Amino acid sequence: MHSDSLMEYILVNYRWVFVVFFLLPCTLIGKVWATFEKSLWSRRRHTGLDHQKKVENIQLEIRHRNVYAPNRVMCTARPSWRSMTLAEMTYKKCMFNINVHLDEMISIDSHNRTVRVEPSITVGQLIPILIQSGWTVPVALELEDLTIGGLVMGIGLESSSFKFGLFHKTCTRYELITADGDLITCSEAENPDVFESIPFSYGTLGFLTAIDITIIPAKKYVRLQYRPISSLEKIQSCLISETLDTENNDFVELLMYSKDEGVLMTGKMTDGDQSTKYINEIGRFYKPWFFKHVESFLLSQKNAEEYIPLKDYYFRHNNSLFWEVQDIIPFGNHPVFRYLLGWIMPAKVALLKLTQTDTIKRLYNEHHFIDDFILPISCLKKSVEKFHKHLNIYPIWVCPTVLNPGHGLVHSHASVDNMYIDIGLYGEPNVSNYNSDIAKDLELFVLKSKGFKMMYVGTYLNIYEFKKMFNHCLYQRIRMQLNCEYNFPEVYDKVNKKVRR
Ligand SMILES: Cc1cc2nc3c(=O)[nH]c(=O)nc-3n(C[C@H](O)[C@H](O)[C@H](O)COP(=O)(O)OP(=O)(O)OC[C@H]3O[C@@H](n4cnc5c(N)ncnc54)[C@H](O)[C@@H]3O)c2cc1C
Ligand SMILES: NC(=O)C1=CN([C@@H]2O[C@H](COP(=O)(O)OP(=O)(O)OC[C@H]3O[C@@H](n4cnc5c(N)ncnc54)[C@H](OP(=O)(O)O)[C@@H]3O)[C@@H](O)[C@H]2O)C=CC1
Ligand SMILES: CC(C)=CCC[C@@H](C)[C@H]1CC[C@H]2C3=C(CC[C@]12C)[C@@]1(C)CC[C@H](O)C[C@@H]1CC3
Repeated sequence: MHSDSLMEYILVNYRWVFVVFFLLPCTLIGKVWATFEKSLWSRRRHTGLDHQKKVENIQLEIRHRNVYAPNRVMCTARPSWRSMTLAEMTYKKCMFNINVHLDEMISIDSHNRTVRVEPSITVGQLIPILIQSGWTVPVALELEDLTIGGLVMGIGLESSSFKFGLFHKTCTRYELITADGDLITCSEAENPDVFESIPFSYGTLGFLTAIDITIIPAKKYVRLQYRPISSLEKIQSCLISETLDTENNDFVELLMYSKDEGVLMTGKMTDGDQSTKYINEIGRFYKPWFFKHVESFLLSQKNAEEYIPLKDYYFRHNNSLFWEVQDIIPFGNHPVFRYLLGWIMPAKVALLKLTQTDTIKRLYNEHHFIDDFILPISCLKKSVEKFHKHLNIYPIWVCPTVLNPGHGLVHSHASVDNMYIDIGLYGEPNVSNYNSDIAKDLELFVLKSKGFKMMYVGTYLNIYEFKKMFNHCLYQRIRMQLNCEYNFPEVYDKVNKKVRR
């Protein structure tokens, strides 16, 4: 066998060898470096002065581009392999890349209950700092490497979204550098139309440099109740009633393990009391993967309740990257592996992405499905049936989220707030005829059901279908107002499958 193809054969069939013996040690070195860097620079934090300097540098870079390369539209210089998606953003190669890597927390304002952060700070950096100070964010994402800027410019949701909505609904102010290099701020009171247009604009209105996020008091635990249910009708009705009970629930999440079986989880933030019974620190390295733990309640058909430390609950899907790691390290949930190497898991997503070969990428494209669809909650049953027929992937992640009416790109189709569900499908389709036509067909099904698609993986929709799914009226007006036309691409130019592969 040719040495190149031998290498590829090894990388594809024994990828775990490379991941366990090379990527995990690299991840560890990265973590040690990050801790060292944090302590080295800690004295410079929270001054606000550095931030101003960094913003001025970005303004200089944009003005330089405006003089020397006005014909090339702009995007961030964040390399494609760092971004939390399987896709490669090929559009970056022909656009003018502006370095906006600002990744610090600027300040916490306990009086007004907001935290001001720079856009490249990750959820994994921010949440532990907040919890240490007694605070948290209302919508705390489950994958540590997601950035705040990416979540605003794309969209983010979590099991508390049925109460608080998409991540950007908890943001109160954005600081943005426009195409002309001017610094503007916007909020509900100041430039409200720009404020409404920014979420989901994928960096096509300007560069974010700071975001204010609402904070709420953190509690020690989440009291999590697990309820296995074995009928799709019943699952749908229970899910709807739990999302209406905002008094008793802070978190609602559903994992489906087959077409008719799922475990509904409802949680409440609490400090616990004397009666606090079973504390399960699921974030400890030797603990089983969360989706396996949840499945055990389905297998035993027993309702259960546990107290989970807040941070462990937030990052419950991080260790197994939902259920994606099982495909890369099939024995990753075995107790021997967990006790020996669980403490450095998971391998950094960016490293997995950076080191995947073309063959791995092609095989993922041809044999793997990763996507999220946001549909009205009443469509749960028909959607699960549709996805079962065309993909047959389990588990399925179901996360309710409220969408508000409005004029931004993503909003509810009703004139009052409306409950939707995010359906996340990650894995290898178990049908004989899987191909990209099926993916396109599913997107059209979502469009017809008055739903939305998350765009981090890209879309097969054409521009007309895309504009039907996302209301572009206000967005186009703001693009004119901020002089974006020849300076930034449109959202579709960044998310269609030709440039996001
Ligand atoms: C994602 C995942 C991570 C792994 N990493 C990859 C990977 O990145 N790329 C890869 O090709 N194989 C990967 N493998 C190895 C792959 O699972 C095995 O080669 C496969 O299970 C063997 O199945 P098969 O011989 O029945 O081939 P078939 O099921 O007939 O599959 C046909 C082709 O698809 C590939 N394939 C099967 N499962 C996956 C998958 N989950 N993701 C991507 N391709 C798949 C197979 O290697 C094979 O070449 C990984 C295992 C999983 C399951
Ligand atoms: N639970 C959840 O909700 C999950 C969400 N996701 C998705 O992942 C993505 C976030 O991933 P992440 O890796 O953090 O972000 P990405 O690097 O993927 O960035 C997402 C978009 O935001 C733009 N962007 C980022 N920072 C700025 C900035 N400072 N100014 C202007 N534009 C900016 C990028 O622009 P450019 O193209 O110019 O680089 C890009 O188009 C979101 O799209 C989200 O939907 C993924 C997993 C889970
Ligand atoms: C909760 C929501 C809305 C989405 C979750 C999406 C995640 C399951 C994916 C986001 C980035 C993905 C990547 C991979 C697996 C699935 C995600 C974590 C890989 C690690 C798969 C293996 C490849 O070689 C690299 C991928 C990088 C991105």
